[in-house]
Amino acid sequence: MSSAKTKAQNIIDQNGVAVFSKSYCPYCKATKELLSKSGAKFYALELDQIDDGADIQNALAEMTSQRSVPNIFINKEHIGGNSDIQALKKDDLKSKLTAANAL
Ligand SMILES: N[C@@H](CCC(=O)N[C@@H](CS)C(=O)NCC(=O)O)C(=O)O
Repeated sequence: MSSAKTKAQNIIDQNGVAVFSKSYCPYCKATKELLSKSGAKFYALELDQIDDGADIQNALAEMTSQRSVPNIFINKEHIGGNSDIQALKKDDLKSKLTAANAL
């Protein structure tokens, strides 16, 4: 496995909620606001602020067929992007967050 892939996978495995993000991205901001409003603990990695951000984004594209950010995982499950997490019913999001020990 490439080191970027290993790094991405470790972040997914070690965090109940992992958000691969970019600091200037409005969709990422909306996702982080939704999670914060839901009272969830989450780990956000700002790919534009780290040297290997582009490599990690490429690794995520290979792993999930999704290149855009935010790229969201809850309890190691790939949720998708901001539109996907916003589309979850409130109760569904809550049960995923509970199962991930994020609430
Ligand atoms: N439909 C996507 C839109 C996400 C999106 O367009 N993100 C932009 C950044 S704001 C992106 O990933 N652009 C390509 C890039 O940054 O490499 C979602 O809801 O997450």
